[in-house]
Order: sequence, then C-alpha cells, then structure tokens
Amino acid sequence: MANIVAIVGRPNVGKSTLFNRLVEERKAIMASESGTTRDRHYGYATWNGKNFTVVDTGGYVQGSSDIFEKSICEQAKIAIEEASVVLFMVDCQVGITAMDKEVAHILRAADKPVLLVANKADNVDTALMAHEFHALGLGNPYPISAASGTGTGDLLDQVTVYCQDTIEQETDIPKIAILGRPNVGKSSLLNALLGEERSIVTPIAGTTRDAIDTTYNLYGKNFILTDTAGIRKKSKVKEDIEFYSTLRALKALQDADVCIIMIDATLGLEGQDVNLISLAYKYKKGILLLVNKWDLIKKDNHTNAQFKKNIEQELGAHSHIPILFISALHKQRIFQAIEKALEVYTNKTQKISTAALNQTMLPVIERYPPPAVKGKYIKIKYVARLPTHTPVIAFFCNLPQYVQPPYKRYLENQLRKNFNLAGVPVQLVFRKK
Ligand SMILES: Nc1nc2c(ncn2[C@@H]2O[C@H](COP(=O)(O)OP(=O)(O)OP(=O)(O)O)[C@@H](O)[C@H]2O)c(=O)[nH]1
Ligand SMILES: Nc1nc2c(ncn2[C@@H]2O[C@H](COP(=O)(O)OP(=O)(O)OP(=O)(O)O)[C@@H](O)[C@H]2O)c(=O)[nH]1
Repeated sequence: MANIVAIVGRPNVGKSTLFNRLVEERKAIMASESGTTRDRHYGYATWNGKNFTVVDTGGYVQGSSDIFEKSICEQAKIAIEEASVVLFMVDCQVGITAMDKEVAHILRAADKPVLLVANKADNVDTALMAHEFHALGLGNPYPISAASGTGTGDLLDQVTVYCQDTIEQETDIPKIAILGRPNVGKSSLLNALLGEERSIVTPIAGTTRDAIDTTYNLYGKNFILTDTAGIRKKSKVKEDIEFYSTLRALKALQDADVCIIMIDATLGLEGQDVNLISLAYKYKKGILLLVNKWDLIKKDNHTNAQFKKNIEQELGAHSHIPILFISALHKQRIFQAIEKALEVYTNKTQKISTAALNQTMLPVIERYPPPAVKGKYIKIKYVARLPTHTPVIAFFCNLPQYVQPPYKRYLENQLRKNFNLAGVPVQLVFRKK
C-alpha cells in the first residue's frame, strides 16, 4: 500500500514552505534535479522509519482567481480519494476565512485521516490563535511554523501513524508501472501492447478509479502492468486532471517493482522527469527510461548515440539506467521495452554470491585502496550482499566512518561494471569489522 500525504489549503498559507521542509532535498543525486518548489509538486520524505510521498497541491492551481476557489475545493476532493493522509493547512495570522470553511466542509465528510495544520504559529501569541480553528470541526489543530520547523515533529509523528510500513515483498510476478508526464504516450504504449499481445491472462479490474493491474504473459514470462494513464475524464480543468493522474502515478510507483519512465523525444528530459526518476530511485525501484515518439525525430547515424549521451549526462549518477528509443504509435520496439523492464527486474532481484563479490571487489580495492584520512589507513576486509530485496552491498572495514563519498562512487561504479546492475538502485553500506 502506498503512502501519499497531500497538503491542501488556500494560497499563501505556507504549503510549499512545509513541503520543502518535509521532502528530502539534501542529496541532489542528479545532475539536473530541478530545485524550484513549483516545479516539484511531490517529493520523498521519511520519519520514524516510515517513508511517504508528500504532494503539494499548490503547484497544481494556476490561473485566474475565479477558477481558483473551485480548483482548491476540487483538489481537496481528489486528495481525499487518493491520498492516505490529508494535511489541511490554515494560517494563524489570518484566522478562519470563507475559503477555509468551504474546504473544511468537504474534508469533514472524508473517511480519510485529515490533520488540521495551523501554520505561522511563530510565537506563543500566534500559537494561541490556533485554537480558533477548532470551529472548523476537524479536531485539534497542530500549531506549527513551517518557516522555522516548530511543531512539525509532532505533526509528522501523527502523519506516520497513518502510514504503512514499507515491507519488501518478495513478489513472484514482477510488477511494472508505466509512468510519465501527460501526453507522452502511456496509453498508446499500453494499447499497442494490448492489441498485439493475445495472451492477456487476467485483467484484474480494480474499482474504476484505481489504477488497473493487468497480468500479461510474454515469451513465457508473467508480469503485471499497472495502467496509470486512465484519467478522470469527468473534470474539464487541466490542472485537476494533472493532479489526479499524478496522485495515481505516485501510488503506482510505490507499488511497482520496476518503473518504466516515459519521456517525449521531441521534448527531451525535463525537470519533472528527473524528479520522477529521483523518486523511483529513493523508493529503490528498478528503472527503465523510454524515449517515445522516436518516429518524430529526424535522424542520421549519430542521432541515437548523441541523444543517449545527452540524457546520460543529465542523469549524472543514474547514467546506468537503460535507455530505449521507441514509437508506441508505430509499435516500434515496444516488446523490447517490456523485455528490458523484465531484465531490470532480474538484475534487481539477482542473487550475488559473497564469493563472487569478494573475488571481484577485493582486487579492485587492492588496486585502488581508500585514501588515508587524517593519517589513518582504511582497510576493507570483505564484502557481502545483505539479505534484502534490492541490492545492499556491505563493505566490512576497520574505519567505516572514514570512507569518503568519492571512494563510495568508485566502488559503486566498479560494482556496476562487474555485475548486471543496470537500472537497479544499489545501496552501499560500510560496517565495522
Ligand atoms: N511568519 C511565517 N510565515 C510563513 C510561514 N510559513 C510560510 N510563511 C510565508 O508565507 C508565504 C506563503 O508561503 P508559501 O509556502 O509560498 O504558501 P503556499 O500555501 O504554498 O502558497 P501558494 O503558492 O500561493 O499556494 C511566504 O511568504 C512564506 O515565507 C511561517 O511558519 N511563519
Ligand atoms: N508520433 C507519435 N505520436 C505518439 C506516439 N505515442 C503517442 N503519440 C501521440 O501522443 C498523444 C498522447 O498519447 P497518449 O498515449 O494519450 O499519452 P498519455 O501519456 O497516455 O497521456 P495522458 O493520458 O494524458 O497521461 C496522442 O496523440 C498519441 O497519438 C509515438 O510514438 N509517436
């Protein structure tokens, strides 16, 4: 089950300030991870050992003030349907507004947990104002200051009560989610696969609104495809549709083993794609990048290689992710894409023996040992793969705390060079021995 936390509330209450505080920003692992808040509508957060995706609804509301109010209410409704927890944010320095009452009215009817967050409680006086929000009928408000962080710990403690534990399930059938921005061609790919592939085993129909899982059999291999393309056709507002499909995609991402991330060849890798890749990586998902609409690109002999090189550069530390050029429309390489995704799954779940690891990595370490730190020599004695679903490689050494990031990158590169780990998130840990 996916953990999605949605922040709703009227403009200017501090939603994006809280969002920035909650999501992990510290490690920019991609060369071009987009930094501006409103480009990043969602992000990965952890607290009390639970992880969840935070969605800032503010990013989805644009345009004139008349559609604004309707949008905020509509997004509150979508958030109730799709999120695990809704944070309804109000402003202590302003007090209850008509808009707050309207949103509260919608949220009171929800059968999902709603936490009332009274922001801008910067000092004792404003914190006292928080009591007024009791009148909204949503229980005790949590007074916080998103700007300084005060009160956010208590709030997060409560958020995690409603989050599921992350269990690394040993799935027998790989689950693949097709993700990407609107219009990249997700539906087209699914339809192409459906049209061509006669051996659909079982369409597991969820409710109409849930992502649809379908079990396929291709070349004797079973896999489940999660369709995230289906959108809420009812709504005519573009932002609502985008918000809704984002929440669905974020859920599918958390539930998948492998994420196929589709981009549009005519647009290239954009900030939002990079954020999605980064999120999938943090959730330790296998990743495959599909460049769709390849038919629209004028090509010569070098186009393919050059395009790939550019993307790899942008991916930085994730340049190991396999990249495939397809045309869903012309059914070019669509089965190859599935085969590749299954390969990533195999890479991700492979057993790497301790013997093979040591045979390969110890000579690599001997050739280029960790540089001494403060005159102390680091000696890595042996290497083992921990019994986890996604590869975690442990290096046992005398001074684990002294191993520096550049050396860790060297080790990761060597691991990737010697074992099939394309598209697989690999975690390196250093233990004292
Ligand atoms: N005093 C105070 N100001 C805050 C706090 N949190 C946010 N602000 C300020 O409130 C203003 C609005 O903050 P945002 O985070 O952009 O609000 P938002 O709800 O995302 O706004 P929209 O983008 O319009 O949806 C900014 O000027 C913030 O600096 C807080 O805890 N205390
Ligand atoms: N030229 C070309 N057009 C494509 C290709 N794949 C999809 N399209 C077109 O791109 C448009 C969007 O395709 P969809 O499959 O609806 O995209 P989607 O990602 O499912 O879109 P959402 O449902 O909005 O998320 C349609 O007009 C498709 O015909 C392709 O490989 N080449």
